[in-house]
Amino acid sequence: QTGSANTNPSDSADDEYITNVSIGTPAQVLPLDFDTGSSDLWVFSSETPKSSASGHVTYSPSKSSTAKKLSGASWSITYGDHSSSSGDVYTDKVTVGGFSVSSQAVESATKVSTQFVQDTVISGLLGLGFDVGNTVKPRAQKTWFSNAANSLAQPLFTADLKHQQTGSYNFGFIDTTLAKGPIGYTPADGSEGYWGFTATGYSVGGAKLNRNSITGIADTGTTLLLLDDDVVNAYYNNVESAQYDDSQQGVVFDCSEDLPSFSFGVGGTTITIPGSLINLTPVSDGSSTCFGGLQSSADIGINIFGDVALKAALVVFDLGNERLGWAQK
Ligand SMILES: Cc1ccc(-c2noc([C@H]3C[C@@H](O)CN3)n2)cc1F
Repeated sequence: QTGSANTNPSDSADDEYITNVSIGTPAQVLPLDFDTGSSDLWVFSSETPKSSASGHVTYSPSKSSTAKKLSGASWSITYGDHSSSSGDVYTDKVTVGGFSVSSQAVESATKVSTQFVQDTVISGLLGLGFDVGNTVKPRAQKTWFSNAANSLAQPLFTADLKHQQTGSYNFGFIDTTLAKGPIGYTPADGSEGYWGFTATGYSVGGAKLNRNSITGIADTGTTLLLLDDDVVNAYYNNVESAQYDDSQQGVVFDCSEDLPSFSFGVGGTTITIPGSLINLTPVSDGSSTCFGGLQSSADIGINIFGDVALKAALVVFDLGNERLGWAQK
């Protein structure tokens, strides 16, 4: 068995990717943010304060004949940008891309932080990280993919995120036609809950890869490519107008710049992010100053290969072999 779901950028800056998920009987369809950097499936619900839920599609367990309260269970999560949510837990049927898990922990939000309240295009997150990262207490719950893995043709999923176009999350199979190059595989470290890996080197503007390894995570829930300052500086030293903008909290440059590409080695292959994908968006509507898709990870303490990097590749999240595959697109 397999599953295949379309995913769409939430806005003109590809800030997030939205994937529709069916929950309950009859199906309640919610737009969720699939996040390989976390391991909770949580939703805006009938239990979310009305003022917070305004404008969001919500899940009502009371309207689902297959919903069951997970007695005594609660959850609470904080994301990299300090946004947070918490609540209680139901189990219900959850279908993604035509594949159903009959009893999935659906975490219902009784509290959500302002970032989520304001982000009305999504109704929650579907974590695709490792189960060890799940926050439900007193007993951690499995992710949707973990519950599905043993019934899928292969215990893996792929992410094919695109700039301003519809992409896909495929479960249980690899559609190699989505890639232009071979898939390079490298071990994945799931011990912290996310998909950790090491790139073997990098280069700017098509130069030869150096041998400076970069250890980080493959995170569909993060918009940017966040790397060490020395890498970020090596890149923007090639961009005449680049400068750090305090108010924007990042490097900005003239939108007219012809940005160099950024490449990294992984699993014996090279992934090249075209410069165009590193020009993320004008800092404000109509501005001729643009915000960089590559920024510093110094304040986070971990390197994050977010959507800016993932958009250049077909990425295989192979749970069965605890490995990540990257193929140029
Ligand atoms: C409003 C909002 C805030 C944060 C996030 C969010 N989702 O995934 C992540 C990254 C960071 C790390 O926590 C795990 N993956 N961040 C989504 C939102 F819609």
